[in-house]
Amino acid sequence: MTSLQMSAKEEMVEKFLDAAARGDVVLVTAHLAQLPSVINQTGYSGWTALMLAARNGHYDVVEKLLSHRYMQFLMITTVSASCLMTLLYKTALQVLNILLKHWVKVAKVECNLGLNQKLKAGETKLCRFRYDAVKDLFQKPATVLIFLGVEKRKNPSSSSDGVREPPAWFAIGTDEDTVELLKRSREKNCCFPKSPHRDLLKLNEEEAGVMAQARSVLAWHSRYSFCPTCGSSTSLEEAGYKRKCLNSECRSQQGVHNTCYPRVDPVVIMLVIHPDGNQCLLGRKKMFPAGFFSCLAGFVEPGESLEEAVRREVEEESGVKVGPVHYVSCQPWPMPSSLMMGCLAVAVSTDIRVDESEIEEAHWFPRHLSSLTLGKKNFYPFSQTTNQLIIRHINQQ
Ligand SMILES: NC(=O)C1=CN([C@@H]2O[C@H](COP(=O)(O)OP(=O)(O)OC[C@H]3O[C@@H](n4cnc5c(N)ncnc54)[C@H](O)[C@@H]3O)[C@@H](O)[C@H]2O)C=CC1
Ligand SMILES: [Mg+2]
Ligand SMILES: [Mg+2]
Ligand SMILES: [Mg+2]
Ligand SMILES: [Zn+2]
Repeated sequence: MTSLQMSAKEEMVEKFLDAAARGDVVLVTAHLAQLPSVINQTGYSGWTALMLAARNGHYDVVEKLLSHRYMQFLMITTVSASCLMTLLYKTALQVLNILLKHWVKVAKVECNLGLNQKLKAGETKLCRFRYDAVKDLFQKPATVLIFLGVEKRKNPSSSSDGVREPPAWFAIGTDEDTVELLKRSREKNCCFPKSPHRDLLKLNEEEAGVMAQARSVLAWHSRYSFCPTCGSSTSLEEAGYKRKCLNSECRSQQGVHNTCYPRVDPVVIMLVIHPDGNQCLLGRKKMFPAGFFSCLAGFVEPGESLEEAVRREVEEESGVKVGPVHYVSCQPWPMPSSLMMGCLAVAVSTDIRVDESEIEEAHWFPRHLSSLTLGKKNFYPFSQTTNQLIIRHINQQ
């Protein structure tokens, strides 16, 4: 379309959007002064100035737009989840951080404190908090706010709450009194999980994912208050996914900044199969409930492959030597930050000699032993990965 075919207003909108996309903050400011409502316009591309500036990484323009009073109105009424999506796809976390800072001031968002709610026997759900109920916490220096993501809705227009855009999820780390906090939720019967290991398993897959992400990142913040390299103070960045050292001389600022990001600890969890193919090796730690056995597991050590870690851990804990190792599936295990990688391994020796500091007992269990059958009383549902390994073994006749 040429400028002759556009109205004067349309032309101004396109010029404004073009300035935002190029990062021309002076021109953006001039247009806003002349016609403030231009900030909400999408133009022919269907993109707003905020989306264009964010996609192209023009942080000064993003700041300018977000601090404008008309933009705040836009964010309350139409809620910019689609803008957040765009940012996530482009992984422009710095923009997301700016957006988050402004957005939490004005938008109607749901916040999650990692609590659960007992609905009826056996059913556990995360307990939701509305923005208004927790916004005072954002002013407190001890509060950590992290962005978890935007909820996926298969059919956004069918939502019953009248909000077309899907809600964004946040987690808050706070040292407020927990009993008092729970009263702020509109949901009834909220409580903190007594046993995160077990309660996590009662959540559905999506909610367990939300909880795992929140738990791991918040646990990291609570354990890494200062720079691990030089001990200086740090600032929270990238929507809660980075702690940057405030000492400009710090070595953590050079090379790979991996001490600044939340840690993930690789763990191998393995079902060791007897050379006869019909038995598997299970062990129990002292802390397990009486009578319960599970797969052996251990942290991967620096410089090791998964296969090497499996062979070392099995030999350390049970004395059994392992040959072939096959990866099967994995699962985040937010206690606080493991990634458990499940493997099937074939033993090349059978004598068991447990390391009592790690394992109380270990035995070869025949394939058909009823206590291993899923859903039966004696099977302790440690993890989905454990279940999958055992199912795989049971089915491999
Ligand atoms: N059946 C299941 O689903 C099981 C799951 N697990 C999980 O797997 C993970 C590892 O299993 P473990 O037998 O405890 O490991 P492990 O056999 O390597 O022994 C744990 C010890 O390793 C040391 N260690 C080395 N690297 C570590 C790191 N990055 N973080 C913490 N400690 C480290 C510590 O001294 C710790 O006490 C745990 O998170 C545990 O909860 C453990 C056993 C069974
Ligand atoms: Mg172990
Ligand atoms: Mg071990
Ligand atoms: Mg170990
Ligand atoms: Zn430092």
